[in-house]
Amino acid sequence: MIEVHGVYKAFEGVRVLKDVSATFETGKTNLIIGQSGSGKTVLLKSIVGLHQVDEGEIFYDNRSFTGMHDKARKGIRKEMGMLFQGSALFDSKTVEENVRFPLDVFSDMSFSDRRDRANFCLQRVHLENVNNLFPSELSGGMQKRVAIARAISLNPKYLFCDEPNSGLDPRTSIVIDNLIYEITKEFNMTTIVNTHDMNSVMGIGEKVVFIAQGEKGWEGTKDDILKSDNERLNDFIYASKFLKKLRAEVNK
Ligand SMILES: Nc1ncnc2c1ncn2[C@@H]1O[C@H](COP(=O)(O)OP(=O)(O)OP(=O)(O)O)[C@@H](O)[C@H]1O
Repeated sequence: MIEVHGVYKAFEGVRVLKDVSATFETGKTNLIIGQSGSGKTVLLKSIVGLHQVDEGEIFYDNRSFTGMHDKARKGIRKEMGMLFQGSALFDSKTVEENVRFPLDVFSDMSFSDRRDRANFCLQRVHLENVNNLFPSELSGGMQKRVAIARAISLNPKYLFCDEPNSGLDPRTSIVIDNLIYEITKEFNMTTIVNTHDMNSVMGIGEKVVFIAQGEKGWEGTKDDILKSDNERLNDFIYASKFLKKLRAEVNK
């Protein structure tokens, strides 16, 4: 479980996060949603330690990440897997080398164990016979699956995904969402996904934290969303006609 308590963050005096508190649960896909510029990425980067918060505390399974010295923080970083926007694969490395990369850098496993682990992760994301291809030879959805395989290569307890569906068509987005959901359950990870894709929210939003202008505007599950009378949340969500219709049907 990851807990965020009263987090504030400003850049050059401009406040971006204001008193954000939220809990992200173990074994669940936790989504951070909100309009463009609301502060989702800054929150995610603060949680993983890429931004230092001005005030507040962040706990990883009751361990205060914000209160730790660098060495202890490094220990927690090894428990994190990250899926960046646009996959961020190394173009000059093969698929297998990309997936093996975190193991090459951070583990003391033998070469054959690293290769076996990379193969296990590739099989887990249903990618076979592509080990020797380069990212440019794969479709966007396949690249994303390679990036997921790389993110889980070190067997992380915490998985962070920043806009995992960016650049993917709706059908492929669902495949990626389902994969993230399945591996979260299978490896009992605390997964946090940053998204403004409403299909993801309604598909895998076991826990949803809505950020509005740097503040937590709402928190609940995908099922609560359709019944919520929170004005800011509804303004954000029902910008989509499809969801407006769905809500009318649910509330009939
Ligand atoms: N390093 C930075 N320095 C200064 N301002 C920043 C920095 N990073 C983010 N901001 C500002 O913080 C605000 C929130 O940005 P953030 O990237 O978190 O939004 P977001 O909700 O993730 O948006 P999007 O969905 O478009 O990615 C924006 O006004 C942005 O300009």
